[in-house]
Amino acid sequence: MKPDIKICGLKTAEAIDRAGTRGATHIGFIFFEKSPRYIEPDDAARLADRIRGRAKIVAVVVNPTNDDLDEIVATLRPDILQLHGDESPERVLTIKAVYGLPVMKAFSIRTADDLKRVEAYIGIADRFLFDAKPPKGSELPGGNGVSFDWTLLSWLDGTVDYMLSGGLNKDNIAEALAITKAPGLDASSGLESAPGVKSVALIDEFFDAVEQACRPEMASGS
Ligand SMILES: O=C(O)c1ccccc1N[C@@H]1O[C@H](COP(=O)(O)O)[C@@H](O)[C@H]1O
Repeated sequence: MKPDIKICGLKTAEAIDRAGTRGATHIGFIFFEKSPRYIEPDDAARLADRIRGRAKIVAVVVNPTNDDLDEIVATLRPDILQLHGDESPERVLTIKAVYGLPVMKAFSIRTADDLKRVEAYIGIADRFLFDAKPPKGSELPGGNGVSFDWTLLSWLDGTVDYMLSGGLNKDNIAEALAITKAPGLDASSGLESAPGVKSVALIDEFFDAVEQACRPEMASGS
């Protein structure tokens, strides 16, 4: 099946427009201040309006307070909240109830045990996102450009809906898809010419590589 494709950490009209033209199903904005991809909510809202209705707008937040979410939700009007911190199942339920938005809960994966934490969120989070554990010393919970052992995902029950993320780029996406058959892909720093700077050439090459890897499915439109 053709995977959903989320392009994350966008900060320019040029990059948003190219991701949209190439068929991104999701566009992510980063609201984590230490990130080179951080964007102010009103700037994100202006960019989101270029693609709203054609791709889902995702707000990426890390252990957000209600005040953080109040501002982001009111200003950006996202379709989905990506919780990329240590939010508990109870906190996910509260956020869903207060904001009435679907939640994609991110998990950092290094070992099979890391995947076991997902169980507590089944029926609570609307979708999962599996990213690599940050390298030692990194200040970023995501966007580190590192991958995990994709074969670990074979432990998942086939009903778990998720996006694969962590260091995805034009050179490894075919192998990632062959191993995981992931229903969704999320790429960020692998499409950058410098931290926080998306490259339209790398965006193009990423979509080319996904299309090549999915050719039989895409040709039949399934
Ligand atoms: O991109 C960031 O800077 C970031 C900061 C805080 C939380 C999440 C962040 N990004 C997410 O990380 C993954 C993987 O990114 P990469 O492809 O390895 O660069 C992706 O889900 C982003 O949404």
